Amino acid sequence: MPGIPGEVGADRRLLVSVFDPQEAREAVLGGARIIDSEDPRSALGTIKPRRIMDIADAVLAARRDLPVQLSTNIGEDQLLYRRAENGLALPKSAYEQVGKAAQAALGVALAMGTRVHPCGIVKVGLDGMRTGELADVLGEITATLRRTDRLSQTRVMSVLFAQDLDLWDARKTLPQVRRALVGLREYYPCEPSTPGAFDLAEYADALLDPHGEPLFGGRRPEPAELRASGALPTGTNGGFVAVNEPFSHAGYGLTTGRRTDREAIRAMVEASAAAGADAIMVDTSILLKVARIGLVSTAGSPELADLDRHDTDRHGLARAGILSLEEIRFLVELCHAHGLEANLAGSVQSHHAQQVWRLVPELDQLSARGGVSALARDPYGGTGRGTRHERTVRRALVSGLVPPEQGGRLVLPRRMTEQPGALDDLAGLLKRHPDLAAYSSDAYGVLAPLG
Ligand SMILES: O=C[C@H](O)COP(=O)(O)O
Repeated sequence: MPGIPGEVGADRRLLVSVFDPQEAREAVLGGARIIDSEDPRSALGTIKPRRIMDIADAVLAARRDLPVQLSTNIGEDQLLYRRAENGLALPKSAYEQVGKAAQAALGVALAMGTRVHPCGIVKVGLDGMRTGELADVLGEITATLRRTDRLSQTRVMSVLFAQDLDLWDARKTLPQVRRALVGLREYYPCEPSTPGAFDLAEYADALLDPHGEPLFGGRRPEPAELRASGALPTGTNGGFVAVNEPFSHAGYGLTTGRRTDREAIRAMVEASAAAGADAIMVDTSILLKVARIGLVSTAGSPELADLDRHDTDRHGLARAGILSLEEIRFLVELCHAHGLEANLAGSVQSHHAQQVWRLVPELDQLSARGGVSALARDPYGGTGRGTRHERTVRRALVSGLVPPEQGGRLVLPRRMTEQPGALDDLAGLLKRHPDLAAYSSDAYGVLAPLG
């Protein structure tokens, strides 16, 4: 049921990132209002235009009770480099960077088309740029789209990544984090003496071929084999690597702190608004997603039930977050003061969404993929793997992140409800929000009522 016109909550929207038409249908049927085409191998994974068209067709063919928009992205950073023979690289000219980004924006906007909704959304990843540089890219994109006949209603959303580098440092050496990042090729070759260096051969089981099969079976490969397979660049000596690092806010003038604070939020919002964007999404990079560091922190905000601590992986690593509720309120308020819609992403789970929608009613949009996807099951092919990009979007899980006025409910993974103390914290949450219906989900996204 839509919210009451003129009241807060009248048009709040859940964005769900999908990779194929079946996921798009699941997202629509679950209640998503923005269907985002994206390759889940990274936070803003580049997707082929023809796949965007297939997704648009699937949305067009589905029954939609409320208007549904499309969105897609042009990658998570817009940096272009010229690589020399020795593998080192220099940035290309600012003109070429800006030009390529605007060309890409035109391309994805055309691929979305205007049949589903006249206002498709182009997400522009702006990681690793100073505010002046990111404003140039964003400004060129908004100006280009606005003067393009059929695309002039396209909305532009800047996407910036939040971070907590202390949390990242504490988690990046964990074996499960390294293994997942090796699987995503999020590493670089280095000397054994480099801080955080590890032998890639030890994680070779995570290296898959283009069909998703292990490159080396259960075998430990030699460095020469790693090079021959493309897992290491030619010319590298030895087999040591370190995981990629986030672009630190301090390195790009957003704040001097090691965490996304009010100063960084202000820089992101002001630069996006000055460049003419319509909205800003604050997300997290794939590095932080893999380390179970999400955007919303349930710890330390007295108004939030701290359910993150019960949301552990099979090694016992709990979910952690970056922004407090007060910082989220600040972000939303600042966005509105600058005329921008505010969108929050970054491992957003049902227990975040159902609390934040209620406690920050002015929030415009939430976005998710991990929190609305489950193990894939094929009656012939069996069960898929548990990585972010192999899990698939399920309609029942989508309903767990939909705003309350559109039928959203609380959905907790069953293993989370089995943690000591979790049901007590859940009872506390339901006492604060008695309208909330609670369900548990199994590994495939099948729900059962809780309590
Ligand atoms: O565009 C937003 C991201 O796809 C959100 O993904 P996530 O919920 O897995 O962090």
